[in-house]
Amino acid sequence: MTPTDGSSSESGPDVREVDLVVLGAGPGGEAIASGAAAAGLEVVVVDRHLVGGECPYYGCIPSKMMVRAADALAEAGRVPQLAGDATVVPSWAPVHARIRDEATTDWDDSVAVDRLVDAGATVHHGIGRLAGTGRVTVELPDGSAGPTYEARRGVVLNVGTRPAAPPVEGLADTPYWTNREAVRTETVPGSLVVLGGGPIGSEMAQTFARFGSRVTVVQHGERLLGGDEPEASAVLAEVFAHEGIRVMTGAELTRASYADGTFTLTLGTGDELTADQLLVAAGRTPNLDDVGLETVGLDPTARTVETDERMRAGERLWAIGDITGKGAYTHVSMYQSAVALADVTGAEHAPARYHAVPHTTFTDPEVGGVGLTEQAARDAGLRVRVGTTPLEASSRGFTHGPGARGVIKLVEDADRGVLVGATAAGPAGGEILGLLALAVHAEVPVETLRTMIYAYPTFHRAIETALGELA
Ligand SMILES: Cc1cc2nc3c(=O)[nH]c(=O)nc-3n(C[C@H](O)[C@H](O)[C@H](O)COP(=O)(O)OP(=O)(O)OC[C@H]3O[C@@H](n4cnc5c(N)ncnc54)[C@H](O)[C@@H]3O)c2cc1C
Ligand SMILES: NC(=O)c1ccc[n+]([C@@H]2O[C@H](COP(=O)([O-])OP(=O)(O)OC[C@H]3O[C@@H](n4cnc5c(N)ncnc54)[C@H](O)[C@@H]3O)[C@@H](O)[C@H]2O)c1
Repeated sequence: MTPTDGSSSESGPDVREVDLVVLGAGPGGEAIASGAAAAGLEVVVVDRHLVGGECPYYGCIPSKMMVRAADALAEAGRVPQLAGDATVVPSWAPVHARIRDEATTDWDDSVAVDRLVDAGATVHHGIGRLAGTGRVTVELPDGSAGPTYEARRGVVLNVGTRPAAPPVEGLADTPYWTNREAVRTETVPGSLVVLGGGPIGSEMAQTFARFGSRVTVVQHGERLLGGDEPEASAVLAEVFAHEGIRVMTGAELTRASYADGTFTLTLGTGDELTADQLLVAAGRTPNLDDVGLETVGLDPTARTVETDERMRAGERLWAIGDITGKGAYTHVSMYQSAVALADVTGAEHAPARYHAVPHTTFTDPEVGGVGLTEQAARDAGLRVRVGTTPLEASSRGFTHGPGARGVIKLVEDADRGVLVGATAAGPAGGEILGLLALAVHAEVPVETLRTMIYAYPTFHRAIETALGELA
């Protein structure tokens, strides 16, 4: 099928039959669309914004370019302790240029669209909505009705999330940033308040602080990275304090206003903060409220769409990505995409399992985690043993010197003798995590992990020490 912008004709709605409609094209949606088209199916993709979704344009990729630059500055700052003198004058210009030119082609998805078209798919920019089983309507960018599709095999829902706007008085009237504005900025604010100390807030707070911004994190919860192990949060809080980032925990923003280039932010305690910019990173809202879920018997007010182990969410309906609530990560979206593609095309595939979902927050130290935290394992009723060791106490940590803070924590199901969760916080924590993710995924017996030889002096060798601490 050739690309088309389609429209209703005067003789009535333009209804077209195809094999598969991918509604929302995040990373997983893009992948399943090209996979299904390569398998010979007639595929239509509908995306209201940029094909590829949040990750390449506003999420993972631009934010990791920012982190990379900030880490380079931090490493330069460690030279005096390690290797003499280094003078660095931070400049945001190369960061912005890499994001604009290399990562996002100035927030233009033509390359992604062309890739899909070359694979044989039809792509619409527009709002897609379910209109009953296997049926999708398209509203074109100018507000006119596009074609309606009847999908013989069905519909893949991959509509993702948008930044949540917390109900703070006055906030909507201020020019606050979300991740979308933060990755597009051409300048670094002199001072920045970050609302939210989750992965987005933590990565961005440290990045802008390393580029010279005076940063305050206002965090509702009791600690940074509340979904991770408390030991990892503690390490990060120490590093943030050392780098001059103020972290206010248990703090609630109640009022926001903006005048003459300054944000004034009132906290529940009555305390007032002022800053040049406010970045709201307080979670995500699923794009499920305007996608016609009610037409297929699903709840449009739900935060997630329930799926089975084949990613089926209903009759001729699959759901993948953040909306499934199995981990808002690109790798989960891609994993689910492969499972759903196999189901759509009738190929063999192992059913989806989530016992070993890994994640890494790319702060410095990186915080990697897989499977259950100690608390989650206890809440699940497991008999738990944990082993913990500081990374800087390892031989590699000692030789590394500045910037070696970190922790390895292992969570064992003592009855089965396997790891059900693990954390690797430290330099390259996300890379150390690889070994642990394999152990949790493959349920490698702890006794087998103890017989392994761990290269000396690597960071991952600290896993052996943590195994020795399991108690
Ligand atoms: C700042 C930031 C950093 C991140 N860093 C990482 C990271 O390092 N590693 C990682 O694994 N994950 C990271 N993530 C998360 C990652 O971006 C998401 O998990 C990933 O994009 C997968 O999301 P998704 O496929 O569910 O949908 P999304 O990427 O949100 O894509 C959904 C698509 O659906 C479209 N859409 C929505 N509604 C409609 C509709 N009605 N009709 C048509 N189209 C519609 C949207 O325009 C969008 O293109 C980060 C996220 C953010 C915000
Ligand atoms: N490296 C990565 O893999 C990566 C990076 C960024 C984002 N992500 C994904 O994107 C998701 C969204 O990230 P996020 O950081 O926005 O969400 P989050 O839900 O993980 O964290 C939001 C934080 O904001 C706090 N918060 C919420 N409302 C608040 C308020 N009114 N005042 C103060 N604090 C408030 C919460 O306590 C929480 O700690 C993550 O869960 C993750 O799955 C992944």
